[in-house]
Amino acid sequence: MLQEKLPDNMYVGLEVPSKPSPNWTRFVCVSDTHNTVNSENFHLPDGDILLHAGDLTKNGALSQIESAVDWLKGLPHGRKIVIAGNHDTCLDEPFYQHNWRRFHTQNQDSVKALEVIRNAGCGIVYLEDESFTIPENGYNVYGSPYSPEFFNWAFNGDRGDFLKEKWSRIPSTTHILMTHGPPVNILDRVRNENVGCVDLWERVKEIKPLFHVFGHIHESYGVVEKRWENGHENNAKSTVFINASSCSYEYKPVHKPIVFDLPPLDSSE
Ligand SMILES: Nc1nc2c(ncn2[C@@H]2O[C@H](COP(=O)(O)O)[C@@H](O)[C@H]2O)c(=O)[nH]1
Ligand SMILES: [Mn+2]
Ligand SMILES: [Mn+2]
Repeated sequence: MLQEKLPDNMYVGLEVPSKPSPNWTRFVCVSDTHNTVNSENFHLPDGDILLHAGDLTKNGALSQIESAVDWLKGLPHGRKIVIAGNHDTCLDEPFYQHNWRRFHTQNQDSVKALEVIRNAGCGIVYLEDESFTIPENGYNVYGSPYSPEFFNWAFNGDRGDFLKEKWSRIPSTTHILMTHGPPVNILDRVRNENVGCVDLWERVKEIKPLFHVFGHIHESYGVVEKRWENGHENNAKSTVFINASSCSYEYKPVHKPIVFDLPPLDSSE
């Protein structure tokens, strides 16, 4: 669901105008690429920072992680901020050690998979329940791979206390939040059900980040802006929610990347 009119300085797809000023930062959002990036249908616009909200792979085999990381390394974006999703099984080491037989005929080297993505270089920043401050513009990004339990895949967490604790770690100073799954009632529709996380929504309401980028629910790809009433002076007046799932319900890369531009943090532009 794309809003009829996108918020200012936001675009969808490849045909995007130049940034308002060279000192602004262009963010390009994608998610749920599931190793489909070599398909003819998959293209990304240029930008300063790529945000990838998880499900890089089909089922998290080491070769699939390596292939996704090779793709990220070759992109022109100066930084690529990435989280895992429930399909990136090998990156959830304790989960993988108990469950690898469900996904692979051979136990993959999950320690190596984590090294491959954490030590990739080429501007790749892998976040697992942690923050990163973008040196060029001062924005704080927080990333978490967790999503509510659904058939016991990687980084699944029980709704309630487990996920509440995960979300309590998101600093209130977060400007750009990246989670694999959506908060409840926002771009989280599966057939006639809203399957997003209630506890994530409660935390997002407290933090009021400028942007919340996620994926996971492929068929609810889109952008929604929520205006906050009675916002605290340090919080944003609105949050733009982006479900950046590239793949469709059928795992075909049909949805276009979503782009937003931000001025330097302390600028009045
Ligand atoms: N009813 C629910 N459906 C869900 C949930 N989480 C995911 N899904 C469905 O699966 C696809 C793909 O997700 P993926 O992680 O396998 O790539 C998604 O688009 C939904 O249709 C859930 O919690 N409840
Ligand atoms: Mn997915
Ligand atoms: Mn997923």
